[in-house]
Amino acid sequence: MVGCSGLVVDELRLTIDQQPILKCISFSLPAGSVLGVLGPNGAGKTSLLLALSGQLTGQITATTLAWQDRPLSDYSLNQRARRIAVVNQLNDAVFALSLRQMVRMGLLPHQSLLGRQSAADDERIDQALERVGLAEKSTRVFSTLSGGEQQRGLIARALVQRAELIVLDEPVNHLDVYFQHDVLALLGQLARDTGLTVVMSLHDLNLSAHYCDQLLLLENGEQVAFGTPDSVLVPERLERVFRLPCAVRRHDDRALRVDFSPLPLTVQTRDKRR
Ligand SMILES: Nc1ncnc2c1ncn2[C@@H]1O[C@H](COP(=O)(O)OP(=O)(O)OP(=O)(O)O)[C@@H](O)[C@H]1O
Repeated sequence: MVGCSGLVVDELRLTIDQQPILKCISFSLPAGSVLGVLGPNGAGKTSLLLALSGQLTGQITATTLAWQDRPLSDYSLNQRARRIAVVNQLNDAVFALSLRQMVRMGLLPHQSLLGRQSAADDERIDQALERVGLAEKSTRVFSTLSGGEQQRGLIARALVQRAELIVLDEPVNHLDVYFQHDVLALLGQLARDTGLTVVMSLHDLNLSAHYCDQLLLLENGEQVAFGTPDSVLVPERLERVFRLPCAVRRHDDRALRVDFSPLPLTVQTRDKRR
């Protein structure tokens, strides 16, 4: 899985119904890194993830949009499906499957129509379930798993897929604090151990500071900043983008800690009345 050049994005633009949704996004991410995409509601995070995972090819223009030195548009659908795993919102069809059946879907890009599942495929599924700590739950109906277990199941599917790049839209949404850390730690560990490249949108700036190597901050479809958490999470910038007073501190030489102050009650009350 270890690659050399990773993801390169240069002057990416997305227009829908003549409205600019993404305006000149440029960054590059080495393989094996974890990127957090940040920004307020409507900033363009999901749109960017869709563009990067090849789900919006008709509507985007870019000077460069390449994975592993090759333009994304040069990959066939099947080649893309093998290399890039997408963890979007869950759909109902997936919920009716057992965990094992859902994870098995990761094999699809590697199988011909008449192809049979081999013992090696079974072993790959077992290993993936083991890796995400769900070996004991493989026969459970997917919908009966907890939110954190479902997220880890989707990551297991990406492992079975042998994806090089995994794109996740708010992977810790709706998870409790433990599973937020559990899922993000797992993704970070996979990046370090296997060279998996992770691109995900996050709303929690503290989690992003702790678990991401690089951050991309968007606002109104524009790139506000890209770089390490230290360089992106600057109080003045965060105050402007998120419209709240903000302090950034460092905890015991570890990750940064971002604290937003609540709005004064009078302002909240006035806004609600509008
Ligand atoms: N298919 C579409 N047609 C029209 N506008 C769209 C479409 N998809 C996205 N948009 C608009 O593009 C902007 C960015 O949306 P997007 O969902 O990418 O933001 P986001 O940062 O993921 O937001 P959130 O944090 O609320 O999920 C929004 O103004 C949204 O209304």
